[in-house]
Amino acid sequence: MTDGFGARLAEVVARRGPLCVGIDPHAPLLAAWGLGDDAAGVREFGLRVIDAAASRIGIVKPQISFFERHGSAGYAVLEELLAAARAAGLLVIADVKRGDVGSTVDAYGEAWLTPGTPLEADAMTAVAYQGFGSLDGVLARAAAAGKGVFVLAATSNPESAEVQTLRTASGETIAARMVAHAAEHGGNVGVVVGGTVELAAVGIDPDALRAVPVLGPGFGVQGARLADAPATFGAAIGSLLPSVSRSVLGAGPDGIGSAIDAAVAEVASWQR
Ligand SMILES: O=c1ccn([C@@H]2O[C@H](COP(=O)(O)O)[C@@H](O)[C@H]2O)c(=O)[nH]1
Repeated sequence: MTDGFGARLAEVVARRGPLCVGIDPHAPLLAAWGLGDDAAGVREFGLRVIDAAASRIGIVKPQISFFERHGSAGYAVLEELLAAARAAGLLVIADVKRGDVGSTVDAYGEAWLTPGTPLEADAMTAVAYQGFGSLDGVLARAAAAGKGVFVLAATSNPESAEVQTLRTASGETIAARMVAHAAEHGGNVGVVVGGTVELAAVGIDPDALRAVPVLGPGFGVQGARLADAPATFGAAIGSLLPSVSRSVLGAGPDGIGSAIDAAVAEVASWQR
């Protein structure tokens, strides 16, 4: 029987810690790394990040937009990097934020979560703006393959409150509703909650987050501090997978290892 994603994730976190490093080849970062803003530059950047990550952490998160900028060549590089990350023993969360009518989003699940496909990852991010039920097919597909899905709940960007703090007919916020739906999946479906978010302001009870993996971007350049995460997430700190991209990638090819080490040390100091 295939292990569930929650169990696979717990095993990685126990062995390598919860820190997730983004593979975000922004154009300015490529320039700072002395690489071209093209598919070859993105490939070199990605391979170096994977190399630095492999001996230090357990989870990486490629951001698809920075590959899509380079068209089919970017996708070919992403396929290579996904395979390289897997071969290095890293768990890969594809940050693709997919959502659509169910029959269409299911095809996204097929692309990203099916063993043996060119874009296979361990988990993908998804958006339930079309209703949580629109993700049923992809969640079933993920469960069958031991893969994970992280559904946006309370995102790290300052504009998010306009939508995510709206209240449903039963009085909970949309963000809290996403958490409640994810919790129905026994730890195999996670949510995205930014490190910049004040949980009370978005109507999320930290206790509710204890039942789900929480992918937490927003640390570093977006303003959240890893040191503040225990206060921000409270009882849910044990669920958090803090994610950092530019704050470590900005250290450059020679500094990224030390930057990841510093983030790992910060996270290890938490009482989880
Ligand atoms: O709420 C969200 C969801 C996803 N992201 C993604 O995480 C990284 C953050 O990058 P930094 O350089 O650490 O700011 C990026 O890929 C975003 O698309 C997010 O920021 N917030």
